[in-house]
Amino acid sequence: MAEHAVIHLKNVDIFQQKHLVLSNVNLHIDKGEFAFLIGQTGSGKSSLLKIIYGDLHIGNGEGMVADFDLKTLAEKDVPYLRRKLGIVFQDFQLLTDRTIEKNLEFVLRATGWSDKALIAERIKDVLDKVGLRSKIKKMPHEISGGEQQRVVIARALLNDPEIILADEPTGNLDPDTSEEIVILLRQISQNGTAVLMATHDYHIIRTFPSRIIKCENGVITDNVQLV
Ligand SMILES: Nc1ncnc2c1ncn2[C@@H]1O[C@H](COP(=O)(O)OP(=O)(O)OP(=O)(O)O)[C@@H](O)[C@H]1O
Repeated sequence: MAEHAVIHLKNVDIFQQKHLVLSNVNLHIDKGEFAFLIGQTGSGKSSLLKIIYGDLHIGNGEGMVADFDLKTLAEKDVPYLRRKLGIVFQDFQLLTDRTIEKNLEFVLRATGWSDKALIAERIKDVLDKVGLRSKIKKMPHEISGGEQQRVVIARALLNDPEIILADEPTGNLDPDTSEEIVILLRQISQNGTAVLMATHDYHIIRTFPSRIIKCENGVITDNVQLV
């Protein structure tokens, strides 16, 4: 694997059960890169993300993600791989029964943090990164959808990941708020965390010209140009 690669898949076949979803996937993403992942419903975007976060096993081929070898990854190592990944998925929302601060503290404690002062400091750091320090004591329902998504991004940053995987992070947001979220994700990538963002939003893709990876007809195509 090249020195700065955080995702490196070589000749990987991706299956869901016995169904071959994507074949011969070659994908190389470097530290701090930002890329869009596009493709129609059912084309394999989620399956590709699942391979990267260790939810699907690779059969054929080779895969390295944040220095973890996917081929030999044991079930017990999956949580350690996940700590290197920040996951921003629609079905992974904030806990509604506690404040922003307690949501973030919950994740830190679940991933081994115990020092109160360090926890407090880390929570302030990540909220600063997404511009929401002033909302620390709010409940999720007391902030807007865009702010909630920023908190989800802050949560993804807690363990200083090498990669953010974002699946439709702007799916429920209005166009202006969507742009703000993508601007934030691009800033994060410029600070050294690679970002792979699955989206159907062509307005966003056109507004923020970036590398585009497309799933189509059972294969991925890299560096796609929109016409
Ligand atoms: N758990 C599963 N078992 C069997 N087949 C599955 C499973 N999950 C997905 N598939 C199939 O794998 C293919 C790729 O699905 P995938 O969810 O990766 O697509 P996608 O591009 O992420 O779609 P969407 O944009 O709707 O999220 C589809 O044909 C789907 O039906």
